[in-house]
Amino acid sequence: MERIHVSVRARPVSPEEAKTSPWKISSNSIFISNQPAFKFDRIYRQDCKTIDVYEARTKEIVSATVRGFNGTVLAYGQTNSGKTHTMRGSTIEPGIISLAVHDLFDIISQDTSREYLLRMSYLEIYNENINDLLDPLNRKLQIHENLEKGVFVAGLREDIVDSPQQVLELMESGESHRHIGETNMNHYSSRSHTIFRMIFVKQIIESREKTRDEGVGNVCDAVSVSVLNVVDLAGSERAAKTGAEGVRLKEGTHINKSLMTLGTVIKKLSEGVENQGGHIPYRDSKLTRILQPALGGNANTAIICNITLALIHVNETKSSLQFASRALRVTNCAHVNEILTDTALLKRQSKEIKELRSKLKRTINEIQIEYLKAKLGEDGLPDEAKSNYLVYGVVGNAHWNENVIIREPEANIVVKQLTDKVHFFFSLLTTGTTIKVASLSSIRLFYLTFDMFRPKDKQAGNRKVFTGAKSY
Ligand SMILES: Nc1ncnc2c1ncn2[C@@H]1O[C@H](COP(=O)(O)OP(=O)(O)OP(=O)(O)O)[C@@H](O)[C@H]1O
Repeated sequence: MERIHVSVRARPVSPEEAKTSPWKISSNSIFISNQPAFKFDRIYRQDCKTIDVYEARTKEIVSATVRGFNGTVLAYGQTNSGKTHTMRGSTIEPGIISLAVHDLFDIISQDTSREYLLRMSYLEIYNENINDLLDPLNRKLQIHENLEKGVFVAGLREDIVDSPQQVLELMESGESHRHIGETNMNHYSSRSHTIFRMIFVKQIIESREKTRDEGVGNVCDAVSVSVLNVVDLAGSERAAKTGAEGVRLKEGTHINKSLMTLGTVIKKLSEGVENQGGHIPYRDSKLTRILQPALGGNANTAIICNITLALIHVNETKSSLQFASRALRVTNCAHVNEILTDTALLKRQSKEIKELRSKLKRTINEIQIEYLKAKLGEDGLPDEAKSNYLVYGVVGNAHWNENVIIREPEANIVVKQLTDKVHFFFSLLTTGTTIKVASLSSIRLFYLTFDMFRPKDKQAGNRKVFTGAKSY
């Protein structure tokens, strides 16, 4: 049995707000003078970095996921308190997702005794509807439950991924489908809860001989499936403060309802209701239903409670801290997830892995060209893109017709001239590559063409065009 790890992160406030703030922080306690203190596993002041928050507990959860344990990290807090900043990060500071994804791939690249197959999904819960952020046509998905899979979202797209760059690019493209709206409190406020998920299928191949003897086949004798969830909740809010009316008010009502259910579930779990045979209302919201295994179930869970120390938000901060304190009393029971030993199941999993692997072997370019086709339609593609290679990337503020020479694959010269997002796929290229940036302005998409002039094989027919697209 293990407690949910709960930390609190205070976002930066203006010098004025800092002066009038009623809150005091001392080690892992936070309090207002003459009132009881709230104590947590960790409290991060406004000058802390996301990597500090990540390393305190999430890093461990991530590596445990590779070992077969489920993990969930959740950002909770009022609107504008820094949840998205913590989870997704910014151009200057990587968020938890990026740090976790890089760590995951590092860990598995060092483990030669097992084979891993990774998939990712990305969904939002908006007005109690589940939408697939990797496939914007996939909307209003339903939650199902069965013995093999537990609770799952039927029809949710899961893409096979084999590099951090690919994951982050997919996430970035998913972000463009997310519901964002302006409120009085945050110009760029998340109006939905998002769940970013990595799914690991791990083949344990150490004992091949044994499995052969037992007639299971020479593939593996065990498979474990584990899941890492990173959850960015929509902000808790008060209609009067956010100036919500119309659509925003409706969103706010749904957001608050699911957060209230989350609060009730946490409260009941913290009071030990489940152990006394009582009812935990997981089914009262999609959010709690999907997160059920992470809340009092089979998962390592961390909650990062984002707050502001400004006087004007004292009540919201208090209520966030109350939620977080209750979460401290919830225990989970994480165990290695479903090692399958049944022959039929093993064969099925092995077959699935083989199929997925062969799909993965189709070149990245092929997979990505499909992405562009889906986005533009066959006729909308420039000639080069139809027959050649594609990298879907974000061109950002690159200039039309700009030529850039990559002197070294990951050299800063590229990053400086384009955006750091472009950097992700430039690392695929080799020294001496020339890049031309062009714009399909009529459809508000950008693409990149890359002429490959590698010194050692500079010859006719070696010209390859990589294109990327992103709608703005
Ligand atoms: N620790 C931090 N350091 C620097 N800037 C921050 C920090 N936390 C938040 N911010 C900034 O504050 C603003 C609001 O943060 P963010 O969008 O992450 O809040 P949120 O809690 O996700 O809000 P909402 O629930 O409305 O989506 C952003 O401009 C963000 O860059």
